[in-house]
Amino acid sequence: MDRTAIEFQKVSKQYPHTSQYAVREVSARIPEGSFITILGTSGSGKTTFLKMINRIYEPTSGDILFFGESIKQLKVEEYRRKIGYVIQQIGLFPHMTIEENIATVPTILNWDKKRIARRVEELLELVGLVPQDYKKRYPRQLSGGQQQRVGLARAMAADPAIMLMDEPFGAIDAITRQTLQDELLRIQKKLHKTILFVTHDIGEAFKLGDQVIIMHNGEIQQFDTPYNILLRPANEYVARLVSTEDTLQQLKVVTAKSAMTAVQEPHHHPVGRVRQDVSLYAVLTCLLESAQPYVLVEDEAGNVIGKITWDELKVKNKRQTSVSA
Ligand SMILES: Nc1ncnc2c1ncn2[C@@H]1O[C@H](COP(=O)(O)OP(=O)(O)OP(=O)(O)O)[C@@H](O)[C@H]1O
Repeated sequence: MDRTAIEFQKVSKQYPHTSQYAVREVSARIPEGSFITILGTSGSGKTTFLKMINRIYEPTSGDILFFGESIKQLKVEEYRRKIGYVIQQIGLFPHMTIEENIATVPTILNWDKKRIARRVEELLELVGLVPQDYKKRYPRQLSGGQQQRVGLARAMAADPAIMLMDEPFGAIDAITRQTLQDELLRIQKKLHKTILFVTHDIGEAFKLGDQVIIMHNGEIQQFDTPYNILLRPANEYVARLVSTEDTLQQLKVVTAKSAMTAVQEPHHHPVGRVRQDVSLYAVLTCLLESAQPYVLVEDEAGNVIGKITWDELKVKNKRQTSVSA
């Protein structure tokens, strides 16, 4: 059974001198190790939702639990060190080298120098920067994309229990952004962090999230897998939001894992097979090539974990026709 990393219990936030709630009566359970994206238009309450987790803002009512404990009971500074925080503006310290930036939290935690040096090298490698080339440089000597990688490394330095990411790739060009998304998925696969990632980009939300929270007017409209959001939108708002993306684009960002039905089949089946992390676009290609009614989905080790039928892809397209009609 999954442990719950973060739980929102009827959390509302109303800023002083405002008549509207920024977040209203939100309840949600974030399982440990999950990658959750939070999608919504500007002003829908995404950032407020995130900032209440690390206590930059306090809820007006309701409670937030961190592994079962109310965050109000925890010492703020100690608690924040268990949370990695990455934002769009990066926030690297300009007068400190890359190495010093990444070492910020371990230094506060009094790690010994050798351990810090090892950790900095390990993290730079993890985020795809050659340590010897980068650690003595200053942030201004790096490109925006490289700075964002350092921001990610710094947030992960003391191995936080959860990572909060607020539009971290928002200011980065489309191509670098895709590379960073792929890197983040690779890192997540390796480290199984609990990640909450705010974005207003549907493609990014669907590509990265195991589950997506759709927010509107401070309320959660739907909290579900990308596939279910496309297939079974909870209400008219979600249906309209997802119908703005064209079908092909959607097939490219939804993973096989999110769409499959779990099964265990013998290995010798004469049908096509796909890895769980490929897109539905690849599934479609495989179905067409094999001319079979379904494909099997396998994990990294090659074990069959699910299947996807033609009908599942067809139902999806029918719904889109009715939404756009
Ligand atoms: N410090 C603040 N004081 C007063 N109102 C605020 C404050 N921060 C946010 N708000 C209001 O709360 C609502 C939700 O804002 P929030 O920043 O959480 O939305 P968002 O979905 O993250 O938007 P964006 O994508 O534009 O960042 C908005 O109406 C905003 O004007």
